[in-house]
Amino acid sequence: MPKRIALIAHDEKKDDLIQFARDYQSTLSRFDLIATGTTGKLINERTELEVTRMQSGPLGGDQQIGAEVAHDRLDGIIFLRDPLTAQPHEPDVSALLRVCDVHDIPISTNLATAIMVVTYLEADFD
Ligand SMILES: O=C(CO)COP(=O)(O)O
Repeated sequence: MPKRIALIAHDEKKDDLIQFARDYQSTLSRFDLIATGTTGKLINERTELEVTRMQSGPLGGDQQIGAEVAHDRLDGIIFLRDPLTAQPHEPDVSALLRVCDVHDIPISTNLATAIMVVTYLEADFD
């Protein structure tokens, strides 16, 4: 069964995430992918990858992904956060980071660790 990863990016980081998804397309294609709404739409449109879309982040998408973590249905999250812009749903963002810590699920919040997480999860295939 493929591992499952969530992809999320705040608006200022969406271009970076799309570029990452293109650069690591062959790796990411080995995973089952989910994403928040707008991020998922862009990945579906601009890469060869297929992701299952949740709600947009501000409308509850981060919480939906947090629920996947709580149900032990996610192996990792790439979440390129914008550290320079206040988000209306900041409590949801913090809750997602927290639930990942509770369940010991790797979550990367910048490109450097995004590469580490997907490389690690890929290497861990049995
Ligand atoms: O806001 C987000 C994460 O907190 C991302 O949501 P979208 O992918 O819908 O823009």
